[in-house]
Amino acid sequence: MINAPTIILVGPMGAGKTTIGRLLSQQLGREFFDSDRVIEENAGADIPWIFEKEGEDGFRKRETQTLRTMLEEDQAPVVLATGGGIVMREENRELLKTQPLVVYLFASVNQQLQRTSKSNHRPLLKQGNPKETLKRLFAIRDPLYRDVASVIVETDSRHPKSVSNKVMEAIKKHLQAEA
Ligand SMILES: Nc1ncnc2c1ncn2[C@@H]1O[C@H](COP(=O)(O)OP(=O)(O)O)[C@@H](O)[C@H]1O
Ligand SMILES: O=C(O)C1=C[C@@H](OP(=O)(O)O)[C@@H](O)[C@H](O)C1
Ligand SMILES: [Mg+2]
Repeated sequence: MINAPTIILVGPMGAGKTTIGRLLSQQLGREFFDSDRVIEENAGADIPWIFEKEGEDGFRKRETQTLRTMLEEDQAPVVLATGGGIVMREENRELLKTQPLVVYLFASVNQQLQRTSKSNHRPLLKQGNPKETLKRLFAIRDPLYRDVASVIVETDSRHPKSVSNKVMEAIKKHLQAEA
């Protein structure tokens, strides 16, 4: 068992933030939050509806509010999975940089594509060619994920449990190095 602060997962769509976040929370016996689900609960609507009625900008405003609220709450350490676009706003990056443990779940574009191919809950993948969209977003966002992350874990071709174990190992190593 590790005595880690709140673990925040960042990375592209399909990296496994939601899936691995839930596994990590179970392994660590702590609460799991997914910012997308919190946004949907607060809005009383799903993400596609928010994108349609409020535009991506409306969604991003909600995303920043949710991140700020989650990080300002004085609570026991949790596991927080963010949405793939959390790093797009500088305000969010500055908030994430105040956090001691941000984990970048890396996935190649092909792996992202494979894992999101059955999804109809990601509006950005409904516009144009999904692979081209993921490639374009990756080029913009990979440096931003690296800018805010203190730990990077590769997820390609690994089962969720294996990724979760790799994340735990990487966190332990990071905390030892920081001690
Ligand atoms: N390591 C993995 N191996 C195989 N499938 C995965 C893995 N991680 C996630 N998935 C699957 O890929 C899809 C997207 O995962 P999700 O956790 O929603 O990613 P994110 O929250 O980063 O967009 C889900 O169907 C999930 O079950
Ligand atoms: O990459 C993005 O901009 C988005 C990723 C999604 O979350 P996941 O990364 O969990 O799919 C969700 O926040 C929204 O559809 C926008
Ligand atoms: Mg997710």
